[in-house]
Amino acid sequence: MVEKIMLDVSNVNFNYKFENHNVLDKCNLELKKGEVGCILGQNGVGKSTLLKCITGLLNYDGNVKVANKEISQINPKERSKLITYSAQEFSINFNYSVFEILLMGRNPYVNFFNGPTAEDEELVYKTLNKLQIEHLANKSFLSLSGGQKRLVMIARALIQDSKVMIFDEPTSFLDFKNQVLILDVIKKISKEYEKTILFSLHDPNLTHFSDKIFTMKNGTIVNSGGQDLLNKDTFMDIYGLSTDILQYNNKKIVIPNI
Ligand SMILES: Nc1ncnc2c1ncn2[C@@H]1O[C@H](COP(=O)(O)OP(=O)(O)OP(=O)(O)O)[C@@H](O)[C@H]1O
Repeated sequence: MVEKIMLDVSNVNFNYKFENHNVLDKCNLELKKGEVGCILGQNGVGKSTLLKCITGLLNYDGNVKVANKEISQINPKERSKLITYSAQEFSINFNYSVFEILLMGRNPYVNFFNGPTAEDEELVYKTLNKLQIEHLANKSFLSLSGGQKRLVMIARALIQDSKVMIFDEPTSFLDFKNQVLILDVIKKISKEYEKTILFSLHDPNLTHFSDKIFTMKNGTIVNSGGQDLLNKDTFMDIYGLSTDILQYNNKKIVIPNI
């Protein structure tokens, strides 16, 4: 059986207005249905910019296809069924409860005249349970800590239930246990529901929650692969950092050598 490419990014270039250099320079990557990918790269290399282009939030040059459809050509409602984006920052200023914010994740599916269904509400409760944040349901979103807000926004992306899910640094603000919990949920969801998921990451020791690693340098993807990419050359190349690589139970552990 030929495995289906769900996310196909080819030759994507982008620069911000008034910047005189390309922030993104011929970026290419692809992920199959049910595959999880992560992007590693220095601060400022262009990870967030690439994720925003992939989601259609920035006007890129090149091609981004989700399920064979060019993302810039699809209307916003249809696009949100195909792709979800969970940003690094949250711009919610109204005093909604966590439950209300999560239910809004069902907006792309809601019939204007009938509103959310009992199944939509059920999905919200199930997701709260999966992420172990049921106790936050009735709290005001604005009263939450940075890490709790992160968990809620990830829950919302899962509730939106699109084919491709994009998370910009899903582990930022989270404590050690919640970093692992989130990545474990992301991986299980991708396998259980055949979702394609791409996220940016700073800790190479959390890359084993992904099937594919992409490394980024000078605004472009320079390499892709599995755990084999976790080697001394990779970290010297993308960070200029000397490392030691240990093997533990089939997993590679990266240790900075300073
Ligand atoms: N709105 C903007 N206007 C102009 N330049 C920007 C804007 N946003 C980002 N940049 C620049 O684009 C480059 C890439 O930024 P980006 O946020 O994509 O990097 P990143 O790899 O996600 O970084 P980090 O790991 O620190 O989050 C940086 O040089 C940054 O200063």
